[in-house]
Amino acid sequence: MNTRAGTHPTPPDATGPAAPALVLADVTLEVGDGDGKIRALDGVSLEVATGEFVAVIGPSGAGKSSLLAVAGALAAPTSGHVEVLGQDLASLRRRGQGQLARFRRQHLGFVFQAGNLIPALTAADQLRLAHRLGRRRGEPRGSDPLPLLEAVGMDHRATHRPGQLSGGERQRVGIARALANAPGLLLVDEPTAALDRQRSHDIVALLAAQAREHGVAVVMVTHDHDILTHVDRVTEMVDGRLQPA
Ligand SMILES: Nc1ncnc2c1ncn2[C@@H]1O[C@H](COP(=O)(O)OP(=O)(O)OP(=O)(O)O)[C@@H](O)[C@H]1O
Repeated sequence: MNTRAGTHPTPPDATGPAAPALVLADVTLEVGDGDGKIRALDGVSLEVATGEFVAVIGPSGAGKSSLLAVAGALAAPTSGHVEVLGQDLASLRRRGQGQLARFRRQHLGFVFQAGNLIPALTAADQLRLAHRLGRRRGEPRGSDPLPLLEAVGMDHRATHRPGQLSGGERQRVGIARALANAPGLLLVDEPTAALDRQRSHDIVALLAAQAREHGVAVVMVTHDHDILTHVDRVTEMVDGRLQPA
């Protein structure tokens, strides 16, 4: 069953190794200013292959969300090189914030704690809006959100608004929405924070299936060590630096 709403932007090359979905090379990110300046990322290097599912663990304040922000083109690194799906983000940034935002909408998916859904929209409309905003040139206007909602087990709640859904259900809709434009890279921040053990496993199994079946690279920040059985690789962040866990 094809549960994707669009076409994968960088299909895995059957004849040779595909370019990594994410490359961070010696990335530093300084935040705050003056005496309060903090090095949130300190010489971070990471490569994530197409279809690979990587978890980033580490103590509070270690720099995990900063890593997602830099990988997701939401923050410009102070130094170092970031490449997403073969695209150098610094050169895209030089072409303007509009280019960067378009790239984000078209090629990246974000999943945050508790889904971050728009309160007034039904589950189906959350996906329709994401698709409309991230539509690539030449792509058809309309998109049927039901197959993706079905893939996350939420088609029976298509007409419900976030206030009518449980935490786990909202998270599922958030994942479906993040997949609405068939992203090559999915950035996920604490997806199980509001969920019980069984639902946490279900959500992370869903992410793993996206990686395996559709070649989506997934980088997931988590404090939840129970769910690490689903991922391909675990890396730990301590004081802004990455190390194998
Ligand atoms: N805008 C900012 N201004 C000042 N300091 C910041 C800013 N953003 C992050 N920091 C600091 O940078 C460091 C890394 O923060 P980050 O949010 O990336 O950590 P984290 O590992 O995601 O933490 P948590 O697990 O608590 O979410 C922390 O010391 C944080 O206080």
